[in-house]
Amino acid sequence: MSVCSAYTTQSLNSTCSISTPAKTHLGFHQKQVVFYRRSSKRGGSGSGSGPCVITCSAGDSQTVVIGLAADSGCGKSTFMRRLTSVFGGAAEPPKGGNPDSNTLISDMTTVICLDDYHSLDRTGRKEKGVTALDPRANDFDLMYEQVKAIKSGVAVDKPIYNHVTGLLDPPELIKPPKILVIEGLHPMFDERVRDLLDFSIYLDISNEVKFAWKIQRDMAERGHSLESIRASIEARKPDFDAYIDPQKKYADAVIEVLPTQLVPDDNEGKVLRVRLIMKEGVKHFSPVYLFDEGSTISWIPCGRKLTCSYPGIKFHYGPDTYFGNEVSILEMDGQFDRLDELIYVESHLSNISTKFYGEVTQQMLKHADFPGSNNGTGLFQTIVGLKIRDLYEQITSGKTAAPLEATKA
Ligand SMILES: Nc1ncnc2c1ncn2[C@@H]1O[C@H](COP(=O)(O)OP(=O)(O)OP(=O)(O)O)[C@@H](O)[C@H]1O
Ligand SMILES: O=C(CO)[C@H](O)[C@H](O)COP(=O)(O)O
Repeated sequence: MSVCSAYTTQSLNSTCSISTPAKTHLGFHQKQVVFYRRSSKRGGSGSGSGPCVITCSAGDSQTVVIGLAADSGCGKSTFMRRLTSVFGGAAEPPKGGNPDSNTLISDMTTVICLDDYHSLDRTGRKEKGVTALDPRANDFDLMYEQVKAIKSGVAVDKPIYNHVTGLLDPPELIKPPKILVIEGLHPMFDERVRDLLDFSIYLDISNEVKFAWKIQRDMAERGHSLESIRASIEARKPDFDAYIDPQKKYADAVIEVLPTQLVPDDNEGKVLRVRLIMKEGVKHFSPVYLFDEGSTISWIPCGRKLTCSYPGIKFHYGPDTYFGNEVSILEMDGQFDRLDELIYVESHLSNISTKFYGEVTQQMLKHADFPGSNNGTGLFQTIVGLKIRDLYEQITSGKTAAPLEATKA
């Protein structure tokens, strides 16, 4: 049976036509490959055997590709929820699809989880004695082919790794969105995939904080023991150090999460010191700054306009180098007592790519229940979300310079 018969023009897009070419040039590993183009380049119609080409004339917008790398349990999902909220609309799994799909789709964005490119399922990894972090457990050729196809306006049948069963499920159709986010362990590992990214982010959670978050989630919410959490972190560490952590040198922005320096010897992981490390010279991205671009500034905003209980809040901003690259670093140590007062901090930040005065504060208040909303993780994730919106708008409108943020009150 032709793959085409599984799709109707109506189910895809009213401006699409379906055809089966004699030959496909996409070297996918799966037998049943479905892809479609936005602009009509291939002719032909009707169905037959072999892959199916769906040709669409709808729109000529391009897909902007964003990479988000982090270890498991390091806040990728929370970050994704903040990011998709900036673009508006709820992000949901594909309608009528596999209930265990890892994909989230909203009007503007599609977030795919790179776990779907595991080439070995749970049993396969166990038999071969490799972790999911090991490149040998992942299919980078397929990842590259499919991200490249989506970026150029072609839909793909992407595999699904089922975290409930530990098996690879039948694929799901991913149509080219306006913004594709590839999140997971390895978005910057393979040079070919890396080169497809318009912007990349690495969430760098220090071991102490990772441990504290894991305890909070896996012990409190999933009933794991302290020892099993420790053992799982230890077992992943060699591969994490070898294959995941080195990707941060390629990232355009790194959100580094460390224990606070405001409380001596703190190891609770509740108060955090968070650093937003922003590469200089990245196309369509101009780093955020505090007060005066390029200066080195320490700021304790606590006082008449910002309520701070112990241990207070401290900001730092300045130029630096990171893996040999020039960067600007904005740092926040401590946590907010009253989120509505964040407007005071926001009004001292520049280049935050807001569309109106107070947009950062509004976003933070909207998601006050998300983890990290009272500290630099939530603040910097929100700002990076706004910078990505700005980057998207610049790329699609063909501009190069970042527009100014909303006028300050
Ligand atoms: N900014 C934060 N502050 C405090 N805790 C956090 C923060 N971000 C995440 N966490 C904790 O880490 C847990 C995992 O977060 P999240 O689900 O966003 O991570 P993830 O990287 O998507 O995880 P996984 O890959 O395992 O699904 C949350 O349940 C929460 O306990
Ligand atoms: O690192 C991971 C996700 O980021 C997971 O450990 C990996 O995907 C394997 O999943 P599972 O433990 O459900 O088999």
